Amino acid sequence: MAQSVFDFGMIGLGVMGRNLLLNMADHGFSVIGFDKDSTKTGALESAATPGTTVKGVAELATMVQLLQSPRKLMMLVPAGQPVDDVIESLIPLLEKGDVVIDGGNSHYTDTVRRVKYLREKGIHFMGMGVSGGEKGARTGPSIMPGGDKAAYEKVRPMLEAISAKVNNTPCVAYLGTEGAGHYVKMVHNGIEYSIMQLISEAYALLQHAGLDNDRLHQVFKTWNEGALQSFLVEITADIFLQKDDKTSARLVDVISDKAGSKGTGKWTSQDAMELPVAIPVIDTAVAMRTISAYKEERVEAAKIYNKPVASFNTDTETWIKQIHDALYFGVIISYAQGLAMLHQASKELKMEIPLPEVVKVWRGGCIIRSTLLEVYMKAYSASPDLPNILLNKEVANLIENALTNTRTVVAQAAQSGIAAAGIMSALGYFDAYRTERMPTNLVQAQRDYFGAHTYQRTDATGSFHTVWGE
Ligand SMILES: NC(=O)C1=CN([C@@H]2O[C@H](COP(=O)(O)OP(=O)(O)OC[C@H]3O[C@@H](n4cnc5c(N)ncnc54)[C@H](OP(=O)(O)O)[C@@H]3O)[C@@H](O)[C@H]2O)C=CC1
Ligand SMILES: O=C(CO)[C@H](O)[C@H](O)COP(=O)(O)O
Repeated sequence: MAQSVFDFGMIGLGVMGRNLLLNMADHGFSVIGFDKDSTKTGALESAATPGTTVKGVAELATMVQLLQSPRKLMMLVPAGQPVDDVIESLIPLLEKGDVVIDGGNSHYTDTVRRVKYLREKGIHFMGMGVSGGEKGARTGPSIMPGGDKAAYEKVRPMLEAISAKVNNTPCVAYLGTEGAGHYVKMVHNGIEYSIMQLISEAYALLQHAGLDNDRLHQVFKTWNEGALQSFLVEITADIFLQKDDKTSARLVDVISDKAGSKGTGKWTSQDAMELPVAIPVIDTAVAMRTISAYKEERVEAAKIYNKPVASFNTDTETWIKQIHDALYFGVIISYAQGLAMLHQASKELKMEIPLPEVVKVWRGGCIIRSTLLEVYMKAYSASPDLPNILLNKEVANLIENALTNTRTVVAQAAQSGIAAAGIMSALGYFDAYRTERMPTNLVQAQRDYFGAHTYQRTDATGSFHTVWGE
């Protein structure tokens, strides 16, 4: 048998697997990767930094044989059946005590099932979210592991070495039991959908005021130097400058408006409904991607409803500032909804998700990293069990400062007929959340009227039913 020399093994040498493995090698780990496609194993070796130990193989058994015991390996393959297929191929090759990590975007319920299945065989299984895309995987991603704590301790030094750092603190931490790592990554992606939707609405509102791509670049670049500093605002500024290879246009102008998705946003909405917890901005972001796919119907509807709309009176600089504040408001609410979901899920699903650690891990390396998360980190460090970040005083001040301009933008968008469902939803959620007595007493009355569903009273305990209308 060949000598077992490698520290870590990777299954799936696509975008994420290849780059994460090269990152490990850059940090001094000897690594080996498996992919059925030999062009990918070759690409892995040729992309390695000189002096690092990187090997690609086209046989899974060869890779497993060459790993030091207890073996540590990760798969970065598409979620769903491919993960189960890889697990089945690995089982006969592994020994008790080996550690297997699923670093893809698996649904947490699958991870819970797999943790149990492999535990019965003495194999440690960990579901782990990774965020940062291609570049992040190569240079320092945000890493969200959960599940088997003993397994985490075995791979912790390596994960800390390869992760992004903020003020020398690694953007990785143990985020809870069973499927918690993948649950946190799912909610991360829900927030990602939400912020991307809000940015696209800001883009539409700015375009309506006549800003061209160069001006849009400048606006987003300036925003990225202030309170809105974040990865998504930064890349948005870049996007407006990108030229198309085929035409003289800017690339953004020739990209189809049908948005794709792989499912994590939808899962976030579905799971929020199950808990239940209200995350309407994330729900709206998912819905807007869905509407975007109905292109032909939208074209028909545009013909029917394409009436002139009210024009703006506001001067452009004021409008830009108002949109800045509306976007900032929406971003605050997006994180608030995602984190409220994690708070509730942690209790309901008994996953013990530490919110201060989640925010710490999201501050660097991931797609939703932003300066705002520093404020959230302070808030959760002071009150780790905060049910909703909107109850924090510092966040309340940020909301208060952005609120008037948000209301103006929502009113102006509504009057002008510009679709801004995400910003509107953020404001609607906020106004409901801060309402001491909602009009839902009437909903209760209606439910009892037509279905004898009973209601509770404000002046007595217990359930009541009325024979209405008699
Ligand atoms: N791309 C991104 O920005 C991010 C992706 N993710 C997640 O990471 C995972 C991987 O994504 P990504 O790297 O982008 O995907 P890619 O499509 O680039 O790579 C997937 C790899 O998995 C391999 N593969 C597919 N099916 C099997 C199988 N049954 N057995 C063994 N290998 C298999 C493919 O091999 P081959 O093609 O040779 O058959 C390919 O090398 C996904 O879950 C994704 O959602 C997470 C964060 C960010
Ligand atoms: O996990 C990710 C980033 O964090 C992936 O890029 C994910 O695929 C994005 O989701 P979608 O394709 O649905 O937009």
